[in-house]
Amino acid sequence: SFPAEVVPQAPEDPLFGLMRAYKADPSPNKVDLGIGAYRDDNAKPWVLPVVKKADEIVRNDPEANHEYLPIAGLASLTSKAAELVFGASSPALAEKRVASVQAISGTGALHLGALFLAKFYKIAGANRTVYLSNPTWANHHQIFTNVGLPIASYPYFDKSTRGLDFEGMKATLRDAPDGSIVVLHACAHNPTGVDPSPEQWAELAQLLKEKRHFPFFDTAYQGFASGDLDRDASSIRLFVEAGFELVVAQSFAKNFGLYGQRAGCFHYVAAPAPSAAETTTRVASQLAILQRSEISNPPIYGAKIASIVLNDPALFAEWQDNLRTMSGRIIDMRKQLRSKLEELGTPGTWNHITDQIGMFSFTGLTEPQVLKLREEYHIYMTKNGRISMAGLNSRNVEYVAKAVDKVVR
Ligand SMILES: Cc1ncc(COP(=O)(O)O)c(CN[C@](O)(C(=O)O)[C@@H](O)C(=O)O)c1O
Repeated sequence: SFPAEVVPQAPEDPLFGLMRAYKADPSPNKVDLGIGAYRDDNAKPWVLPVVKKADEIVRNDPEANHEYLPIAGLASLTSKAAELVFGASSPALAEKRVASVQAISGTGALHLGALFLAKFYKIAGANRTVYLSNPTWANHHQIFTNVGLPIASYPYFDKSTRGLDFEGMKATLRDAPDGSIVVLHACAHNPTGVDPSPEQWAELAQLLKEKRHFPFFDTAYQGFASGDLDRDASSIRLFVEAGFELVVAQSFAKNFGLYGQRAGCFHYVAAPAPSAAETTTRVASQLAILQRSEISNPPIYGAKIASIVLNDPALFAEWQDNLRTMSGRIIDMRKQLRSKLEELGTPGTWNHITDQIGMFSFTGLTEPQVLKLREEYHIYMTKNGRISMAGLNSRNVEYVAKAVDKVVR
């Protein structure tokens, strides 16, 4: 049997541990600001109205069954997912430079991409170190180390301004060995809520081009950040137009509310070249080998729901409306929390709460303050002071502001 020195007790996952602690808390005024999942103004999960409609269509389809999907997944999903992220008129799509594989949501896409790079990123000039933003989504570290890729970090968050440490980020990426892998959050950075401006993205594209770095985009919040699908994909499209070879992990967990259905896609984009389409075909064939051994083929239900919405113009328009509802409510909560803290005269500045974008606010609260909020006020957030803004609503935002005010004083 496995002795403890061989299989030591692993620490509980911070985020899922927090979720468990929240659920176990009997307090009537507990507040969940932990997991990055949308909640409506009644603190309930929200099944998007358009998802309910698609669900009806699936369930009323007399031909519906539970057969295997192809290894690369549901083609009617992956083709539309590629258009969603790259833009229907993307030259990369026209030149057949994109290989798309349906994945087990964003995490599965990140893993498939990491596995592919671990196996094949050995070309001349490749440096196999994966640069992750500091801070980044907690799971990124283990996803890449699990496949044997070394990781490093680039500065990202400036504590004093609570904004982007752009100079620090550029310096580290400039000093990194040429051809390094760089993981970039396409929009709505997790956990900071801080995104580069379009001008800063342009500078980063130029720097990464000069360094011949390999961009690995993680997009888990498209449409969720600004409410505009195209705007939230603009960083990726900028890099594709700049002629990068790159990969994208695309999650439909948040923007479709399909969290537990594990719907997502992995995309590889070849750099423009006469042989690009042929390269893409070879890459797709190797991705299929990896996918087959990892999951054989992806889950069908969530894929069908997302595909029905993406392929029907009327449903697509309704989905955009649902996205505006979610992003709009989060933006409203940002404004309310900030103004209440300012009304209370809570020490410090709070403009970052409305300057930041997407699901999270990186409050700047210290770990002792976070623990005090949990123990004394039953308010749950990750130790790094990240608040999932969708956990706020018109009933608890005052309570949370007052509690933050108490622990900060
Ligand atoms: C940047 C980023 N990338 C990928 C994912 C993967 O998401 P999925 O595999 O479900 O598509 C998340 C989700 N992160 C969380 O929202 C979060 O609270 O950070 C949470 O769902 C999680 O799993 O941690 C994320 O924040």
